[in-house]
Amino acid sequence: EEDTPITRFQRYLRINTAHPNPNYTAPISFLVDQARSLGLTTRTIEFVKGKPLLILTWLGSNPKLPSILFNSHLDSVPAEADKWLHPPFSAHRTDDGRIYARGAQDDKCIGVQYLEAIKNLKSRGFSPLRNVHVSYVPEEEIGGFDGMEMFAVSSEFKELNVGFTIDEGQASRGDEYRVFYGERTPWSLDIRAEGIPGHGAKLYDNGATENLMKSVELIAKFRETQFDMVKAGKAAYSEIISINPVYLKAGTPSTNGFVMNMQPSVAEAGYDIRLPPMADPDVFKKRIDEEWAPSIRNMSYSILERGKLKDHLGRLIMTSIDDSNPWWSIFKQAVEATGGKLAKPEILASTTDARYIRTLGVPVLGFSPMINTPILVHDHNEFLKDTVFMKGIEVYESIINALSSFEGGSDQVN
Ligand code: MET
Ligand SMILES: [Zn+2]
Ligand SMILES: [Zn+2]
Repeated sequence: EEDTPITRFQRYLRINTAHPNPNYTAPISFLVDQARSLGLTTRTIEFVKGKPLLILTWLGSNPKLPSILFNSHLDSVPAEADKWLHPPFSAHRTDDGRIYARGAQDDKCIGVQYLEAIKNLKSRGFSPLRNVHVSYVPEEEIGGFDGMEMFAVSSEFKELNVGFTIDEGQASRGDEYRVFYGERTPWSLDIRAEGIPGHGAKLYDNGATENLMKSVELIAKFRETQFDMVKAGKAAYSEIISINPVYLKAGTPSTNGFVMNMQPSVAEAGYDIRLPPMADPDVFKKRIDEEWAPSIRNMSYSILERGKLKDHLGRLIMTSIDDSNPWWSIFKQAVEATGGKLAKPEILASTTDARYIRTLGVPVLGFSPMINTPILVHDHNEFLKDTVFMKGIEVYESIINALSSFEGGSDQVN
């Protein structure tokens, strides 16, 4: 097989890094090989055993200046292979240039594009003023607790002296690149109702499922009011609180098609909640406490938010996108220099590892250069067109060049 940016992308995509058993050693050894051939220094750190992360460094001529970090994650969500046109780890390329693979958009494209851009800059004789770091982290798709969260609070991260970071973004259906200056914080809510068990034929108050269902209905109503605001055009999708049931459990399954004649004493539901930076977490928490899981209805709940190391239930920081942030205008001009246009900056509806870095006070933009591309993150038949992938390399060349050459802004030290 020939060795081109596209075939290197395909090789990276063919490594199965999907949960629940992501292979982390193979992608790291692939990336280390690439990085060494470019003369970058490589460092692997295992904060948690079996969950390594990789940091590549291109030394700048003034390594004292705050550095630029380009991040991507190694892992992917699973794929239902039988629902795909081409196997999800085949990286099959169609005649019209679509490369099908889990991770093609989220986010192995950027992981390879960073390296290809550095390769091209090097071959043109460019050398950076600031240090350029490229990180590849595990576990993003399951919260980043054993990956970026541990990295962000580590002495190793502090030593990198990161002044600005680019992390993943999302595809754009139109011809303007999307860029994200903030994101929603994920809360994982489990509610649990307890009640008296009883004969299936008996009518009584305060059963576990009855208590749970009251909450399920209230939550569904709240979900509807939030969704209505989007449908009415009053808020962007990522500016409202989303709450979706992702888990339900109660009772004993039917036997031989006949339901068990026993009312259960415990019933549970799990919700995926995404809270935008403009929502008040305390008000929302009160709602859960008083309306959705009140102890007077024999209910209890747990909320897992952000991670193991950070304070719970806080508000996420947004990166400023005005003149107070010099990185913003450098980034914007660098994209425009490639003939690209940026759409109005957005809050990301989902969640990335960027939140851990923003929490440190380091500005982060979420950006994946994919225009005229359907948004297929976590979907069947995820693909990226070869031409879009190749154009992305050029865009990163411009971005890396501009950001790493920035002389001012030493007050940006975190
Ligand atoms: C829940 S932490 C983030 C995991 C994943 N990136 C998502 O948005 O769902
Ligand atoms: Zn991602
Ligand atoms: Zn994802």
